[in-house]
Amino acid sequence: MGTIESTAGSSEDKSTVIVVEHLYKKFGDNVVLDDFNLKVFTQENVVVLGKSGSGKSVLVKCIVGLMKPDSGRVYVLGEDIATLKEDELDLLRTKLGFLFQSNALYDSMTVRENLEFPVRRHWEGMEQAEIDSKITEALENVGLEDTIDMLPSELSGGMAKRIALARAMILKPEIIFYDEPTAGLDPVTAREINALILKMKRKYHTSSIIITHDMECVKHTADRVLLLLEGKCYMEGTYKDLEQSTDKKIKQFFELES
Ligand SMILES: Nc1ncnc2c1ncn2[C@@H]1O[C@H](COP(=O)(O)OP(=O)(O)OP(=O)(O)O)[C@@H](O)[C@H]1O
Repeated sequence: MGTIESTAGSSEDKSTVIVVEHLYKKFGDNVVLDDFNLKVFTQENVVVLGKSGSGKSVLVKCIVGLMKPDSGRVYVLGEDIATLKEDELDLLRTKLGFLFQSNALYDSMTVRENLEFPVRRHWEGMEQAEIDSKITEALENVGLEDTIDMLPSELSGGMAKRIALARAMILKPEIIFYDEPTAGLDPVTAREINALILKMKRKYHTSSIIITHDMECVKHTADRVLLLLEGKCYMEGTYKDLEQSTDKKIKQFFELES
């Protein structure tokens, strides 16, 4: 199992949870990642901003070991992903949480069962009382204790997103991947989700990669933003840096909003 020392470099005293170095990935002639580099520091929310088809999903798949890059290195929590065996990858993934754009809730299961599922799989033999207390905490976090016996089909889009977030957080992951967390939500609900993303970070000290092109989401959740364009990191900075940029390609993201 290959490891790197989890530090950000000599000038900074912050540890990294994800390091992506010189990542290349192409499909036929379609070069999707072209020497892409990224670092995520502990307790940091990094937004990867990019247009549809720019390679955001490919990047996340390479980071979590679901896709093999053509070259380059990916370190997650100090582990070199390429050197991990399947069972080691599975173990590492238990420290990662995912909020999918589709929510990926099990339709035939109640909210309670959806939340119980990862807990039982991860902690075989856990006492029911302890499982119940984890479920209660997860639901309290997103303010939806009353939905415990409901089916996903009975939830609104915003409620389903909250339950999916509760499930993503129930194992207290060290890193959480948010895929378009506000897509398809009305502005008020989207704002509530953004607030929950911040709350989770503050409460559980989680680090995050947030994939989005919603500039309101960027504004409220990002400690740092990376703009993925033509396979490369076109710009890196804060939301303010982006907002103040006069670069045409960056301004486009703000124009999409209006
Ligand atoms: N398994 C695959 N085989 C071939 N091409 C792929 C594969 N996966 C992704 N691609 C291509 O890689 C490019 C980037 O896709 P990706 O899904 O990462 O984009 P994205 O930025 O996540 O887009 P969106 O915001 O629409 O989800 C696209 O051109 C896509 O067609």
